[in-house]
Amino acid sequence: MNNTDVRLVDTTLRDGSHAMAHQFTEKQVRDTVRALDDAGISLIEVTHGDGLGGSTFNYGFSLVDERKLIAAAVDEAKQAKIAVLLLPGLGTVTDLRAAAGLGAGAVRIATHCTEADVSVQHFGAARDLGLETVGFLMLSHMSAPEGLAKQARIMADAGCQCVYVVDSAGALILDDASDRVAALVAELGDDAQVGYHGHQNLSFGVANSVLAYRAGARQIDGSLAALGAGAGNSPTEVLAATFERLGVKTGVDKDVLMEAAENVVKKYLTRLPVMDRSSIIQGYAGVYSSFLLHAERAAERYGVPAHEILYKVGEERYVGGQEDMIIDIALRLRDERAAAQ
Ligand SMILES: CC[C@H](O)CC(=O)C(=O)O
Ligand SMILES: [Mn+2]
Repeated sequence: MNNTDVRLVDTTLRDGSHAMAHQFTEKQVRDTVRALDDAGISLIEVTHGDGLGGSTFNYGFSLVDERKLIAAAVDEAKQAKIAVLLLPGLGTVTDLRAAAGLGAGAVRIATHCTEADVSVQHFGAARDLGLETVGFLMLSHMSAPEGLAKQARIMADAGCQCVYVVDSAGALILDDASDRVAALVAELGDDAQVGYHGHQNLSFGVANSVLAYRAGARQIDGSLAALGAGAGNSPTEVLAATFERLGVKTGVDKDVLMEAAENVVKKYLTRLPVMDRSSIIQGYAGVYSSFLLHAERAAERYGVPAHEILYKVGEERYVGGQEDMIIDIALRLRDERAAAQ
């Protein structure tokens, strides 16, 4: 990091893929990368919302092959590195090699917050490929700080250079976020950095990011116009403006980011992420943000409210990969309603 206090990482073109139902075009990717690159963002994530290999029946098919989008992003970026997301078990080392071959310079390897051990092989492969490595401990609210720190240690020992507290459900409120970040910082010391990835379901994305920075996080995620799963991510342009007001150096140009949010992303997004009844319940009940569209589709199909489906998903403590089981809950709710009539 050159003369900056914290690195802002942009995930519009990966987490935003959930909100776009994975329908990004090559032009949208090129325009967004160009704007982020001009603003000085140094790491831009581009992949299917569920990572390499995510374009499937269970997660939703991409409009354009992610490899084409990654290549286009690499082609547009003058200074920024392009990162890809990989969920072990969905994306493979073969996918990772292909992404590196297309010019991706970093990989973010994501596991459930108690399952870091499944990432060990992938971190090894990533380091062999010369990639910058980042670990994502998803649904971090499901683990207490000490347990999360032990999982972060597994990733760091496997070759991960920055482990993220990932608030996939937008469920962490203030100290919940900073206590987890502090636990990882204490555990990792100089062995790896700590990062923070927020969602806005309960509206704490930016506030949690500031507290995460104060607790020692040195990489913070955002998305332009908040484009991301659930109620969206912490908006990159708001993070930039907030850190500037706090005197925290990010090395990015907030005005270029605001222009990009208004005149690039808001021009093409198909749904503006909002805190509505469904996404608020996701934060309240601790539900993976990317389940929102799956629940809305099941709600439409089986005639039950999406927020009720999501509330049950939270009670059942579903984790990533259980998208198809949302239909089971919708069917159960439909049958219960029919029986009650
Ligand atoms: C499916 C991967 C997931 O969207 C990663 C992420 O951004 C999160 O857990 O919040
Ligand atoms: Mn996310």
